[in-house]
Amino acid sequence: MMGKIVQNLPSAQCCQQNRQFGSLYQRDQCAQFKNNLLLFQRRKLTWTGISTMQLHNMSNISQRHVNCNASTSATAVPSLGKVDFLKLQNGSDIRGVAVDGVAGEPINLTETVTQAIAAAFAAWLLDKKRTDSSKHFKISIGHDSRISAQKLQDAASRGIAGAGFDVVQYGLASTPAMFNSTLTKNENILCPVDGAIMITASHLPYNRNGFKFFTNAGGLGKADIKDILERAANIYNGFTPESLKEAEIKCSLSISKVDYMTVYASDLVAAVRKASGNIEKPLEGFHIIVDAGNGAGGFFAGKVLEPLGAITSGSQFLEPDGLFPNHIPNPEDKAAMKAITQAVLDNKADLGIIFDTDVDRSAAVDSTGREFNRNRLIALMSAIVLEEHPGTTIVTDSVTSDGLTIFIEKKIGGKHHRFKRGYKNVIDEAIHLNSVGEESHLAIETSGHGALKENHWLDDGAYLMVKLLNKLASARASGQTGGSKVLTDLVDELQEPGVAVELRLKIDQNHSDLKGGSFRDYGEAVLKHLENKSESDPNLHKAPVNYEGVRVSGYGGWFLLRLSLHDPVLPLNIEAPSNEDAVKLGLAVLSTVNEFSALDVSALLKFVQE
Ligand SMILES: O=P(O)(O)OC[C@H]1O[C@H](O)[C@H](O)[C@@H](O)[C@@H]1O
Repeated sequence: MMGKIVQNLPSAQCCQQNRQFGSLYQRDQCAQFKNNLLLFQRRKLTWTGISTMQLHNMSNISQRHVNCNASTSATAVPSLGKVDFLKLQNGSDIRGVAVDGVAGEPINLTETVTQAIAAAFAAWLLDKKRTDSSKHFKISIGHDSRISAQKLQDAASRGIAGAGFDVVQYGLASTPAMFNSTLTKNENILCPVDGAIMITASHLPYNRNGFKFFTNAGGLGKADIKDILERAANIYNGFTPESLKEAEIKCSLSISKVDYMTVYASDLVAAVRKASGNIEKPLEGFHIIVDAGNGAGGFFAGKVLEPLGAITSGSQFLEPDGLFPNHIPNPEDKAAMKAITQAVLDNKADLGIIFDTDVDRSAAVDSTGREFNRNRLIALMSAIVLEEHPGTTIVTDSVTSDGLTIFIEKKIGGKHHRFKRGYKNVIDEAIHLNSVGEESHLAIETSGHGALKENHWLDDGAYLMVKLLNKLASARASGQTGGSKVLTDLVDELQEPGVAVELRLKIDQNHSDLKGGSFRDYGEAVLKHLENKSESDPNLHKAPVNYEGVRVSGYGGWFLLRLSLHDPVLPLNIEAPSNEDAVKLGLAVLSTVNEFSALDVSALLKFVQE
């Protein structure tokens, strides 16, 4: 399969005139032009209207000497400020501030830092894949719609090229597509690549950015990210004007550009066609609306749904805009869900689909405006997967409801393995269960992250939606009518709590009550105390199996208090049949955690008083 040429040459020519070393590390004078051009290219990509077939007939790779937008000189040395690389770690991702303008948030993800991180990934990869030293390594780079995407892509390219690897730039891309590029076997598009970098900060504000890394074994874990950041710190400290100049020259010789998203999208199209019994347009007559929140998911309307025959009018915020002017691209965000729900109702559509910025998370809305997100999305996906794999284990995060367990285990014949929060934790646990003989085909979080065994455990919001489309298409093929009702009916028996809240209790890291210890230790002490107190309360019962925090049932509902994966925060989830019951659970927590003066319990106090 082939994709479309994406070129960025005018920007390169423009920037060739600006080769003062300092400008690279301050402000790229061509940035405005590049951003405009990039937007234009992206819009063209989204709105081009060129069919997948036509694209297949076009050349797919462009390999030319491209300026990497570095402006180095051996005489001027940029002042490489001190950087605490390890502070950029966010679990299994790297995150930082890449754009100035938000008070109190100085840039720490500079171009030079990015160059060092990309070079460190290359070095890490070389160590991991040492088996074939004669091989020439390739790394693909893609990015979401953030305004800092272009400059970080250029800097990462210099880092990779400087390490002696080839760079394959995809431009606007989704996180799952980047992982997929390590698996795709097609030399015409330089695949598989040895490693992939996605430049994204998911749903975080416009000034942030970051990186996710992949090999064909999946996304890198926490320990690998730490290793890469330690290597990056050394590389950064060793940068000289000469080495930076050399990286720039190598970069101009080793970049190829591939329109991989066209390839990836046509794979999704092929999957739906196959599931429908090889019907060319299995979604003909369905009206499906996409809300991409101005992230990278706009391709799904034009390149997936339309080739399958669906009507997509009324789709919104498909155009990439890194300032996210409409709503946060996040299916967990209430305003975002409201926006897609309204669009479905206004357009009398059959289904609505919403993605986060980099398309590894998704949610849907049926024709009546009922949201398929959080527990309901998990229930729906479980029902679909259990039809295909009866009895299989569904691995979820820790904040899933008791109603979901009853649904999976009593209504649709599966096993619910409620594990920890964090998409990587959930996926790794499913892989682990399979390795010890417990069959699992789905790992999914309430956040909208989900991965299937059949899809290489790739954490892919677009693929989750493809599974829903398959269901619609096969229902249509078997003569059923009724739009998205076939999906709604699948989760009919899911018991919903009367009240479901998440309150996030902040730990003040500078508070004297921490006695110089870490917020993690402090949080653990709070949890231990809550566990002990709960055990002595006859109205409360500790969950017999629990992998994270303190989960307790009582008053017909449950609560879970745990440490956030990233922040100095103890998130508290409460679900109960009524507000009165939820308040009783809240009070049980409050009476215990109140003793910890560094914990901000105001949100909980407000909840129990309302
Ligand atoms: O622990 P929390 O602060 O609630 O954050 C937990 C969430 O963090 C990130 O967003 C991860 O991508 C999610 O997989 C995870 O669920």
